[in-house]
Amino acid sequence: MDTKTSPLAQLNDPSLLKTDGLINGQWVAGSSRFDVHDPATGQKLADVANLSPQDAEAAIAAANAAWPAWKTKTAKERSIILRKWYDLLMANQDDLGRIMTAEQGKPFPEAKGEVAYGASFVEWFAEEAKRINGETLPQFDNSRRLLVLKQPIGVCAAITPWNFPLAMITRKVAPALAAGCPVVIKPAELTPLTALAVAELAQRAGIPAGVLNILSADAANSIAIGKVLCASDVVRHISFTGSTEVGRILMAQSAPTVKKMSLELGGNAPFIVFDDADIDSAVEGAFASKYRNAGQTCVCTNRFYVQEGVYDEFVTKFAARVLTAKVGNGFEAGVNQGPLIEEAALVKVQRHVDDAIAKGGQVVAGGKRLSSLGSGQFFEPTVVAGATADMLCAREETFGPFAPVFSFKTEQEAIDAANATEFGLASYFYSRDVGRIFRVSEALEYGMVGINVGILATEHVPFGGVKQSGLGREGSHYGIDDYVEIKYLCLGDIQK
Ligand SMILES: NC(=O)c1ccc[n+]([C@@H]2O[C@H](COP(=O)([O-])OP(=O)(O)OC[C@H]3O[C@@H](n4cnc5c(N)ncnc54)[C@H](O)[C@@H]3O)[C@@H](O)[C@H]2O)c1
Ligand SMILES: O=C[C@H](O)CS(=O)(=O)O
Repeated sequence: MDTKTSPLAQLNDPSLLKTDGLINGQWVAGSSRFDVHDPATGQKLADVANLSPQDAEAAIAAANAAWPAWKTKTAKERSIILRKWYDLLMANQDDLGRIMTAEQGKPFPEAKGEVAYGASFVEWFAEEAKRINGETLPQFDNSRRLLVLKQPIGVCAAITPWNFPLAMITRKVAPALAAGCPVVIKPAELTPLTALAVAELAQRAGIPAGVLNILSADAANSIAIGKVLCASDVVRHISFTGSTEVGRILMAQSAPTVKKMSLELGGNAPFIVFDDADIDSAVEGAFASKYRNAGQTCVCTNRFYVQEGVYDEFVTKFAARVLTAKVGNGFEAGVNQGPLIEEAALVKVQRHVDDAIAKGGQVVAGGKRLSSLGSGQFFEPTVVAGATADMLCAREETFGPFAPVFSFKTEQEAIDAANATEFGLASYFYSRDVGRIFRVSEALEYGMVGINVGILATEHVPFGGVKQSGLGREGSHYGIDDYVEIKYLCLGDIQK
């Protein structure tokens, strides 16, 4: 790390910069290292332990050994430790945000916002830990009593993406720990530093050795570690957030051991503007939904559908709003559009934009890569009007700052277009008509529907998708369900 210019040279607590993996409470250097870079500048930030399948086996064994003591703590004892972890995450919000902006690129205020969002899952499940209730059932025979217990499922594995390097970890780890399960985490190779800092704070909070383990690894070792986690009969649950393609691989690899799986996968969100919508509100919601994290979130709108009567007004106002965006290094004041995470992301966005133009789309804002800015990994926030269903952006997740705007005539046409995808994560629409709001909400084939809003996630709502966007729900009181097993007790001879 170039200590003179690296953003990580300005940490309030430099000891949060961890570069080794964590197994059984020990920082592990691994047999090789891999580099982590700043996507805004291309500068090397650190080299990190490249842990191996053998390290994964060791982490699974450590988690399994730590499980009995962790699950026999009382719910209150686990809750207190989780609350302490939450307090430490928030006390170190600036440093965690700085590490995140350095390795992921999102603007510093947005990164600090993610720290608070991710910490809120720890706060929420510190409380939920005390509400994992069983029940008694009416007996069918008076000599019997019937009970239901909820018990921790066992060793859990978490594999997480780069776009929310903190929140996607805590959204899995917090319910697991609350339920009494130990975890083995494999963070994204592009953003391991945030994950390791979060683990350091977990140790400081009193999470015992072996209960939380972090396997930092490069792309090749991530695949090999994934195979170990999937094949292990000790690992009873895998929670994965990432692409649908990888989700399918993990499901197939886990089939021989019949694991419970929580999958938060790809999206292709529609954003529908009806002619009875508040257009100014729709424009603000559209900007928030499309350009958060430079378009690199699973719930970012991928397709805008605008009813004919308000199409020109929406496109004009939306383009004007997009042109106010400021692109640059996430540490620069006023920047709200950071870099894309890697070269492949730029190539995909350019391919979608070029394809849309080639098929008749008209660029009304942005449209090109900013190759001379910093690392060259920046793309102008872009809006294309005249989008059509034959374009790549209609069926592929762009995962970048490109907004294609389609038009439609009737309500049913909009619903059919919105549902014409194998994905079903988030969806959005703007309308002031109460009948339409219920008709469209009930007809959209998505796990989540934003109505007159562009951002809908928070810790106490069930986050997740249908169809090929995933299985299960994260956050909310539903979020604990994947980390417990339900056991039925039938107690006889009560009359003796
Ligand atoms: N539904 C959600 O909540 C959600 C949230 C964030 C991202 N995503 C999706 O994730 C994708 C972008 O994130 P990404 O590029 O990190 O996804 P990705 O699937 O490429 O990688 C996600 C994680 O899986 C690991 N991985 C990749 N291949 C693997 C394999 N064969 N075995 C084991 N691990 C493997 C990676 O190292 C990383 O840690 C987008 O499709 C986005 O929609 C979904
Ligand atoms: O993209 C990943 C996140 O799940 C998006 S959100 O912050 O939870 O809405």
